[in-house]
Amino acid sequence: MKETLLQAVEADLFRPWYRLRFSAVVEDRFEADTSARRRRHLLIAGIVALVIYDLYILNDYVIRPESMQTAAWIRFGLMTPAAIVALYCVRRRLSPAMREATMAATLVLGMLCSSLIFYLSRSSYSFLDTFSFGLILVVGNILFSLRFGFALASSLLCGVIMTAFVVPYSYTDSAVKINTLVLFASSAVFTLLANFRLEASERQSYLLLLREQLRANAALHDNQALTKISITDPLTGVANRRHFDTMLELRWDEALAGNTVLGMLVIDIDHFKDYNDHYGHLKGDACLRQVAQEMQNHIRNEVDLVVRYGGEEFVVLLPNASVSSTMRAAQRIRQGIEALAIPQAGPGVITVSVGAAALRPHESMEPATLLSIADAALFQAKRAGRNRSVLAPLQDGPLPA
Ligand SMILES: Nc1nc2c(ncn2[C@@H]2O[C@H](COP(=O)(O)OP(=O)(O)OP(=O)(O)O)[C@@H](O)[C@H]2O)c(=O)[nH]1
Repeated sequence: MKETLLQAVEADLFRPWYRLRFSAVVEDRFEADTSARRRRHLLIAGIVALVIYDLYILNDYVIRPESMQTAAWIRFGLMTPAAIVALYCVRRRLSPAMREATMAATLVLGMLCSSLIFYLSRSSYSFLDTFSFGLILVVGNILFSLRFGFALASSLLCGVIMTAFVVPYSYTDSAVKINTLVLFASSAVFTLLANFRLEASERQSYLLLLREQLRANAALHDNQALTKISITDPLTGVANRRHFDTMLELRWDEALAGNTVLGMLVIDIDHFKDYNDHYGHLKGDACLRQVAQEMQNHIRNEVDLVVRYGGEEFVVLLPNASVSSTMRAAQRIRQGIEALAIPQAGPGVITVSVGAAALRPHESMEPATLLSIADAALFQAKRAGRNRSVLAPLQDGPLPA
């Protein structure tokens, strides 16, 4: 899935310059990543635009004192409530298209209101207002930065509305009307070009950032996979000896710092040579996997560690243990493996011998001490007839049970 997204991002980076939208999968991600920020931007920009729009009442007062009341009604009775409803809707998580359409429609309504105020005024200065019509385009195309399709549509609609009011207006001569139309058209072209550039660069920066993010995630994922491979025994899937060496040091230091007991089991399959010779190496491998899995079933997940120490010998590391819990783990594992009932070469089934040790580390000891006393206990278990667990003699006096 991530691979597909990365490929789609890379393909989108080379899309034709005139295509703003991304492929569907990237467009969805773009919306998901940017919609909250865009909503916030539109809300703030919308409020600023509305406040300034309303402040133009002062302009009305200067230019057309005779129709102040009409202007006030249009600004405060029509435009302001409509804009507030629109902003409220934008805040309520509209779909991307509805969000842009709502803002574009508000803008067109602003144009309609301004044209009405202008048209209903008989003041000889009213035509001056036409020079500020271009500001509406600045608001939509630059301040709101409407998505280009919506910017284009709203600019065209505003142009039509403005023309429909300016052309038949009888209190202004043709020169002013032509000037107004030319000024508006050129404002539309400039602001639309700027709008296109803004959206194009916003989208391009987003793509580059997303590509870096996805690449970094992929690299992290590969690293984690490599780390897992480097600490895992490929045959059985349990930890390998390299990981054991690291973890033994770590757990030893933790036990030393926390004054806790560290337990260890050294487990060896009995007469495995006979099994191998009789069934062959492949069956021997399968047996090793089964035995390792069974060990995993009897330990505390995320706490204890099963390790393939080498050949048919395993080690289990038991942090925060006690003598009795170490011995109980040894018995559970030994009995569990016997219960697998894997037929041995001769009579009977596959069994294991276990050497168990548990001690409270102190500064004078090395971590290897624990391993060597557990190993010595394993030797005892083998000597005593196999298929049994032997606990190493207690180190440095009695340990808590
Ligand atoms: N199939 C398989 N066999 C292995 C692997 N590693 C070690 N062995 C075999 O494990 C056997 C170990 O035999 P020994 O060390 O003689 O011990 P044992 O026969 O288990 O006898 P005791 O430990 O004394 O009970 C040998 O036959 C090795 O070839 C492995 O990765 N796969």
